Amino acid sequence: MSDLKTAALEYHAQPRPGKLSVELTKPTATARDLSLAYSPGVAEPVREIGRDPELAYRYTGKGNLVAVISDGTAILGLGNLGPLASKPVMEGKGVLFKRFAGVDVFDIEVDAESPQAFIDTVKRISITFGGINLEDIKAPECFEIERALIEQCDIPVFHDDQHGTAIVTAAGMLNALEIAGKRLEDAKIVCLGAGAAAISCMRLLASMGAKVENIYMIDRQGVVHSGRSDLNQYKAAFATETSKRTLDDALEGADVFVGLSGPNLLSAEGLKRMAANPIVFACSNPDPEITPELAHATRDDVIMATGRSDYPNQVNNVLGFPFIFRGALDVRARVINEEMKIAAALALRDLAKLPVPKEVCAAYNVDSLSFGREYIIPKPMDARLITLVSDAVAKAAIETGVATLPYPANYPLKSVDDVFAK
Ligand SMILES: NC(=O)C1=CN([C@@H]2O[C@H](COP(=O)(O)OP(=O)(O)OC[C@H]3O[C@@H](n4cnc5c(N)ncnc54)[C@H](OP(=O)(O)O)[C@@H]3O)[C@@H](O)[C@H]2O)C=CC1
Ligand SMILES: CC(=O)C(=O)O
Ligand SMILES: [Mg+2]
Repeated sequence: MSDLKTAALEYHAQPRPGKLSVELTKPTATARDLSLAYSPGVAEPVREIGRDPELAYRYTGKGNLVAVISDGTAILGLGNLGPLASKPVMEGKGVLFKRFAGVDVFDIEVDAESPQAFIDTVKRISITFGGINLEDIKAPECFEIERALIEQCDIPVFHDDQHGTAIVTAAGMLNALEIAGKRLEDAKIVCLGAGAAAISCMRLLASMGAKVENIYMIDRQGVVHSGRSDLNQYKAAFATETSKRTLDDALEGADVFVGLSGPNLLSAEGLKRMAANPIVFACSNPDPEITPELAHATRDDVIMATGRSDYPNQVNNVLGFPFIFRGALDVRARVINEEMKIAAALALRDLAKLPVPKEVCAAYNVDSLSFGREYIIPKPMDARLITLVSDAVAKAAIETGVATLPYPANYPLKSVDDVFAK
């Protein structure tokens, strides 16, 4: 077994199985404490919530609790391994929510026989939570599942592989293009993958200025073009009038490659076809479409990012979902709308241009980090993410009228320890 494999299995197994547990937030030392926590005292908040459901936010953990829910149909880039196999990833998302934004998580793996059964299950349990993070659900089913749940639930429902990925990709892309001396409006973009993450990333880039006719989306059948009759409605929105048919055709002269597909699908020969200063976001997890080693050995002008934490430029939705939900929960937003997503992307883009504190460099074992080819996007360990991204999201929710609480008194948060500060 490789070192990483052994270490990863050991990490998950020892000293106790899994990565999360439930913690108590109130005293339980005395009989009096127990009579408050449970019978008879617990009847009082029950009566209050029965009278006014909004009081669940005052008397229970609902307002800080997010469900991370999967059906296991697209686990990272590993494919459809079923709901139970998705549990380590869902627990992992819980770890990140808690570590970076103080959000409590129940991970829920649903064994659903159909998208409708999944929707019905999630809808029925949704009242427990302040928000729902859908995860690793394959396209095209994910689009209808998310749409239906947004419509049926009065709390934010957010498919992270779509929007979290799009927000972080857009932030990194704006910076990478600036460094390459290119404009989003002119960029020729190749997107390998036409699923949940790819469709949403291209939609967001298009809404921020990329031209749909400059985007070549590619699935297992090749280029998504207007002559194809096998496209679902989501892919069809990106069908271009073109004679290009293969990934290699599309890469000819391309400025940008975004990989949201699977491992080792971009070859050195393909990369050589791209324009000067090519931007390569090989975001498939755990194994990217091309390794940074091969990309840098092939071209010395490449601006390279992956979804992994062990290389520079980690374009991964970990930079988004903890802070986006933090901001949304703190103003009790009913939804996470486009304005909130764009606010998050711009906050991430701008943070990468600020001087990086010594503690962040130390966490990554480097002497310094500064805006440039090897640092186009903030690091997940940067404590300023909760300050800036959550603040931008909360403000956007207020400005667009989807917040039900005013700007919080403890904002902008200085750190995760500030979350429950009065
Ligand atoms: N870095 C990050 O933050 C994130 C990375 N990802 C990564 O993106 C990838 C896709 O995830 P997601 O969108 O959720 O999954 P989906 O199942 O929704 O989509 C997968 C897409 O990849 C395409 N694909 C797979 N293999 C190939 C191939 N050999 N050639 C061309 N296209 C291929 C599929 O094509 P077809 O439509 O023909 O089946 C499909 O369009 C995963 O590797 C995942 O780890 C996802 C979210 C976040
Ligand atoms: C990062 C992530 O959500 C994924 O690869 O699916
Ligand atoms: Mg995912």
